[in-house]
Amino acid sequence: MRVEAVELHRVAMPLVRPFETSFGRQTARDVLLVRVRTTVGDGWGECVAMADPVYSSEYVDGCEAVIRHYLAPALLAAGEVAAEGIAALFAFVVGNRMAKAAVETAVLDAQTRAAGVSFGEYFGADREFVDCGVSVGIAPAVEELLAEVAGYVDEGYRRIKLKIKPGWDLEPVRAVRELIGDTLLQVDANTAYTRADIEHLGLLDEFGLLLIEQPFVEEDILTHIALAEAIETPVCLDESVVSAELAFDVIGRGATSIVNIKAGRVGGYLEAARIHDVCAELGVPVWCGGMLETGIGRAANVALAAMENFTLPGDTSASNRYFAEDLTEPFVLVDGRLAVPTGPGSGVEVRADLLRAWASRPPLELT
Ligand SMILES: CC(=O)N[C@@H](Cc1ccc2ccccc2c1)C(=O)O
Ligand SMILES: [Mg+2]
Repeated sequence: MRVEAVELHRVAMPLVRPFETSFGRQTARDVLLVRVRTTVGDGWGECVAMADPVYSSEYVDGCEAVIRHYLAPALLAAGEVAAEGIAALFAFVVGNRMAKAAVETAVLDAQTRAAGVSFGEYFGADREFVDCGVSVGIAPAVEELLAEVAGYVDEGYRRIKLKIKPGWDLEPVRAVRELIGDTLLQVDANTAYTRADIEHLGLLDEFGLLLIEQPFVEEDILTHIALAEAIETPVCLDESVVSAELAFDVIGRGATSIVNIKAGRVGGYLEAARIHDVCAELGVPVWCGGMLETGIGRAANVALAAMENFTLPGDTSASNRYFAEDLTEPFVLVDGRLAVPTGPGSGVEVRADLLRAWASRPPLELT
């Protein structure tokens, strides 16, 4: 197929409640969506980058610039393309994986829709429903945290993940563990700790956590190795794992024994599937991370999370965890699970009325 146009859409979506992490407090998503118009039909991809470069070095305005000035021109000039060749086509651009992922996903969506193949079929899903966990932000006080967690447990979430940072860790984790009994529980520090905190983090061992996610900065593999050797709780990496190559490296060096896979962080769903395969080979369980995606990205994540080695509940929460109304039909939690879409491509349709109503500026059409 040939790509005849690339459209960049920006949508402002308020969050149903503030989401606070060690790197800041979010109250809305500034979402960049990519639509490719091809000779076989349209396809959509969602860019997971945040408004500011505080989770990783990418941010939404930067991603839009990279797509506009580098990726879209390369795609439009390429003639015949296939999703499997997009990573190579974009290799001349270093990094910028979230920008690349959004465009590759749009091409994959157009290609699989035209072929009548769902993402789940394309990835080799082995189930029709995926177990869902939920990520809970830092709260003003433990009481508010417990009320939010109780609500998620009532909704049926199969795993609770708490954001932690220095000064907000042992006390909230202890309180939540007491509240939820033996419901699965894990924590995510988003790089907020340092080597000096290793002994302190060892105190989390008493709470029987599934894992501790990315306690140190992305590049500091040695300290993750030191922590893994010092504590019982398994170490899980998120920000550090940006490719299958790196997954292989950090696992081999003992820095992580569980991996959070996010297609946007690693350059797309094809690389995400390769990381799944590397981890399966090495006997390392994986789970699907989240970047507060709309239903467009959520649909693709749920299909990815249905691959065999995704054996832990992911952050593929229901649409209403983040949005009062979603850009697609909402993903609704049933018995702690989300259904894997079965339609061609991502299996979801973008609601054109809301796309127009929530647009923060007119779409940019590149031809
Ligand atoms: C569900 C979850 O915890 N996600 C990220 C952190 C995160 C937090 C806030 C975000 C706001 C806008 C876009 C992406 C974001 C990602 C994580 O696992 O580390
Ligand atoms: Mg994380």
